[in-house]
Amino acid sequence: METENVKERLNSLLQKKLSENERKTFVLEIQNKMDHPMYVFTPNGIPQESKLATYMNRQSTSTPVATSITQSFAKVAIGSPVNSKKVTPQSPEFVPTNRIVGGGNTSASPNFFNSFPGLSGTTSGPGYQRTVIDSPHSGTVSPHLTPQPSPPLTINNCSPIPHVSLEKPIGTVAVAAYQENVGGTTYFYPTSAENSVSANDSLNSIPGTSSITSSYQVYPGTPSHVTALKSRTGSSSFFIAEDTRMDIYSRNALTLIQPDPEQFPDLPQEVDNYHELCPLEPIPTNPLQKAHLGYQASMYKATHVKTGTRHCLRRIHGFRLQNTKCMTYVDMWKKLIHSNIVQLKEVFTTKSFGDNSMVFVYDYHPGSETLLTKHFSTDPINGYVDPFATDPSAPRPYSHHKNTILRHQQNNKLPETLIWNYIIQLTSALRIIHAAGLACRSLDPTKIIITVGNRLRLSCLGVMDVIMNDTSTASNPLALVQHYQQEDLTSLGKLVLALACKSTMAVQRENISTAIEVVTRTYTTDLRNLIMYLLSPQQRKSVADLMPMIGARFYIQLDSIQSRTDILENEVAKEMENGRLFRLLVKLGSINERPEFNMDGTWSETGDRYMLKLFRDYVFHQVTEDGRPWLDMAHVVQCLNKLDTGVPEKVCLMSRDEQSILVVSYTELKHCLEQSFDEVLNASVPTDNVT
Ligand SMILES: Nc1ncnc2c1ncn2[C@@H]1O[C@H](COP(=O)(O)OP(=O)(O)OP(=O)(O)O)[C@@H](O)[C@H]1O
Repeated sequence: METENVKERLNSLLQKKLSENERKTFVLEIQNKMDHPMYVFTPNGIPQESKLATYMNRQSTSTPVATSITQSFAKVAIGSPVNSKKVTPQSPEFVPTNRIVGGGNTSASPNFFNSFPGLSGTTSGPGYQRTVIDSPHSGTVSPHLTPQPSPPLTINNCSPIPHVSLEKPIGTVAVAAYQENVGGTTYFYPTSAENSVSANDSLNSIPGTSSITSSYQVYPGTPSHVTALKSRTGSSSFFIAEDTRMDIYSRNALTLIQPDPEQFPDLPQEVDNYHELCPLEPIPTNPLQKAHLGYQASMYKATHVKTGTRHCLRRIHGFRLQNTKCMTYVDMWKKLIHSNIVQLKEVFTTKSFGDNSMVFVYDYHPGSETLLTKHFSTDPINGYVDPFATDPSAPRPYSHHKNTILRHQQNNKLPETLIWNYIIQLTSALRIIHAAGLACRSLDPTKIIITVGNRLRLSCLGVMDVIMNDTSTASNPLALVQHYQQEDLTSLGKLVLALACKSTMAVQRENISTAIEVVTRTYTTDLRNLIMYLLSPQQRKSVADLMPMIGARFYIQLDSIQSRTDILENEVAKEMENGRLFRLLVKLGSINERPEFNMDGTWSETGDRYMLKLFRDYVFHQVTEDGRPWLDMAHVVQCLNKLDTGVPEKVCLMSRDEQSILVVSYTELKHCLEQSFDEVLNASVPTDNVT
């Protein structure tokens, strides 16, 4: 009867919507008369045979103190003190440090009573008895036994979950609180000095400023400058952007792809230090199919046996190296690192393919396609028609043919900004190649690869130097290199002309004047002048001369790259948070529900692990009053973030039989997690891949 009475009072108190004023003076007065006859209680009120007792009895220095709900709540009150008595630090009782206390200090943390109404929905049943464990550490309490409104999780213009705590981390806070007893009810409140010290500590965390920092790590939302950029590219989310995700997925899949052994029975298992060969193009079978100066060539993706990194192997079939002088150039190429070139890693000869092959090893860039297939694909399904090839034999007057080309080109032309973008990237690569005393010698649409974001890379560097071996045998190698550098610039002029006309035939001698005319009509004079300069045979050209022609377009390129960097950095920031939480979940998952540990079948259900189990329920398994799952990502993220940092804030956990409520700080939970995971880790089979 008495028990029913107290239960009803507790329910009505907890359900009650309190005004600010009531909150200040709210007093929980529940008499200590609720002992359940079924349980034998220890002096701290915990049934000895309960899992809770295993937590309380564990060897820990910071064990929270358990009291029956009647003992504990009867003492907790917020209101004006009458009699004062100093409470020692680390008091076992609940001390609401951030509450409004007599003098009017305002709380900066979630209010215990505000967030408590859900509790009432789970407190039914005859013989009801709850035990409350109070962590000895001071801190705010945020019991969420049933759903509470989630913290805001909006991406833009709003911080998702930052809880601002004025408290010092546990261990550094000396809890000084006053305690009063009024008519059997004990009142606790912190000294104002303590509060101000804590707050000031936080305020001082940013030198010279008066700001308060979050007590735990949290993703603060998309920065506004990125929001503006992203509105052009798509919606925001707490996970990586869809286009970037798909892009990375497909590149990962390509990196991991393996060939069907039945389709490629002749592929060697291992070539020098590489295995897992996978052809990147059909292997040429026709000996007349010559790619590099009379030699057949084929490309493979391969994995380095020692490092496991993927590389791109360019194999020159049936090639015998006559002398090794050209290796000087190989060494020079190997040193060249630039964002617009595919770096040469090494060169070796091999008989693994059943012939004498020369293999050039490069970085592998999954998902690349050549500039030829991107813009000049002769594949009829792409609908590409070369304007210069439209019925060239037709007996039409020249002007008619030219008009057809113009019409076609105007309908299909590449945006000029894209062409300048390519020019900037290619000249950037040529600049460092020429500065290193080398020449590209393969500035051809088939030897330039393009990846996401219109990134160009020169993909066949060093091959000509080895195959031709002419620079090492020449009487004046320097003059020869300079000659090849001039050829590079002419090749660049042809490439730009081809892109502007969307035709590789535009650069044929008989088409050049028509092609230049087409460019003059459809693009700016600057582009035309650049092409004319590069194709002029008389003058000695240099990449440096191209810079003023590019002019302010450098700034456009720089702006676009920096904007992309901002967007990607924000993606990293999100995934950094997700990665951190993932690691935390791995720890929790390794502990929760572990069926057995060191021959102990109850390990995951007892001691520190019991607390973690209840916390897991609290984070993931909450239900609404009518028993439906309550899923709220913001709640999950907030709880995990607080656990990760181990903030002093308290949380109310409920046993599954709803007979015990545990008020425990995140500091304590973090301690439980670390202790328990260390136990698992120490007993585990050693690998390099833990944590
Ligand atoms: N470093 C690289 N990483 C990934 N893929 C590459 C790399 N270099 C080239 N590729 C891809 O390999 C394929 C073959 O490249 P290759 O340079 O042989 O072009 P190609 O058009 O076949 O020229 P050729 O007719 O002269 O052989 C192309 O699809 C290209 O995108």
